[in-house]
Amino acid sequence: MDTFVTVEHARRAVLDAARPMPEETVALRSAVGRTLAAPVVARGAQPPFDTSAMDGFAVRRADLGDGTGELPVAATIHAGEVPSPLPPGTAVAIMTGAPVPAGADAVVPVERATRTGDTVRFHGLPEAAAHIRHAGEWLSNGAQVLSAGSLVTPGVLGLLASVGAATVEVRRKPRVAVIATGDELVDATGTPGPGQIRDSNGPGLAAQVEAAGGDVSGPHWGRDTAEDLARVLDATAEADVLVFAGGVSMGERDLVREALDARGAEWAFWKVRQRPGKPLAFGTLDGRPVVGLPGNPVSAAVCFEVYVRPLLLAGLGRPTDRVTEPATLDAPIATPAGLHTFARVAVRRDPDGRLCASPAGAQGSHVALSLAFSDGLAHLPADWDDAPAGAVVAFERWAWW
Ligand SMILES: Nc1nc2c(c(=O)[nH]1)N[C@H]1C(S)=C(S)[C@@H](COP(=O)(O)OP(=O)(O)OC[C@H]3O[C@@H](n4cnc5c(N)ncnc54)[C@H](O)[C@@H]3O)O[C@H]1N2
Ligand code: MOO
Repeated sequence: MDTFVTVEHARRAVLDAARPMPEETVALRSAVGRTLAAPVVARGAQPPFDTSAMDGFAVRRADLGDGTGELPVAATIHAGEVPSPLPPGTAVAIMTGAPVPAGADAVVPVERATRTGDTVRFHGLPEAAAHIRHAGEWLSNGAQVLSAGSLVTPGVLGLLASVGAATVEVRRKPRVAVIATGDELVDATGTPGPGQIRDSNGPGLAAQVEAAGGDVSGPHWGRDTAEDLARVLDATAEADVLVFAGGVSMGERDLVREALDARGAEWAFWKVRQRPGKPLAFGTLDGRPVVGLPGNPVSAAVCFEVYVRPLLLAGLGRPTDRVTEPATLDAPIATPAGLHTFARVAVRRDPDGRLCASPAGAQGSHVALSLAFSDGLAHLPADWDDAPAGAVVAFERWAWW
């Protein structure tokens, strides 16, 4: 096992352990938030037929002379109807979305015509093909619409519906066991006794799993004993990924790594040159990724976003690149030389449109306020020994929406 690795090393090791989730088929309506396992091909062209883009009159331009004459109105075509061919020397009233009749080569909007009874007078000659959306104009039958690895957003869902994807091949959601450890913990809805605190990592990490596209098992609790951690490992045998929080540091009752060793876990690293989250442990148990997040709530949440979210995305076939933008620090942030600092910052635009970042309160790894009030992380590289006001940092927005 590598000990005390860099952030880059740790990130690579985590992504290397990602396993592709199996495919499953879901109904269209259930596909939102899921990731496509296969490319989607259009069943039929879009638009499927020549269609009017305006409420107006379908005409044959040759019938209009200089464009200011009159034509009899032969029929009205509504959306959903099937029109007869346009009789020569006539116009037909046509509604937006209705099929354009054979023979028509332009649509004149109602605003550019005056209808009196069964005749219509035009105010000018339309351009060729004006306001006609041609069959297959933006999608031809059989064309690939979406690639594997695409996230099904509400916008994508509408597109899937329009191209006839009644069911969708998606990656199964990774089942992620969240295990909060510590004898001091009581349920978040409970009242802590002397020496006890409410479990905040369990609910917080469970929410992070769901926001990253996973299915949560738990949160489970493990007491600080080998026996109880063994019990939890048995209870989480079905999970694709195990996420422990707490019990990974140097304390006498930091037993998570030992409990996993007893089951034959293989460790990729323990300790990362970062703050918060230095004691982060990562490995595999029977081929399943196992993460030992440090127990301090800020460390646990930040390490989840930096390492576990990309691990889950990689299993889904989604991109894992970090998206950062430059931001100028409004105030100095302490950063120890040799450790990459993930500072929680709030951002705003200054009058010149520059992105400016301020520390979101105290940066201690136990001060959960900084998670709640930040927009994301400012990366302060390990070779910096200070981050003064005015320094330009890489800002990474929280991706948990
Ligand atoms: N001698 C050393 N001590 C510590 C070191 C070190 O290098 N040498 N590292 C410190 C750092 S940094 C961190 S981070 C913590 C991580 O410790 P553990 O992962 O073993 O976590 P615990 O000791 O179990 O808990 C730490 C802290 O967090 C609170 N906690 C734990 N679980 C929860 C929860 N589910 N909800 C809310 N709060 C939780 C716990 O009560 C502790 O206060 O170790 C340092 N020590
Ligand atoms: O590395 Mo620990 O996560 O700062 O508190």
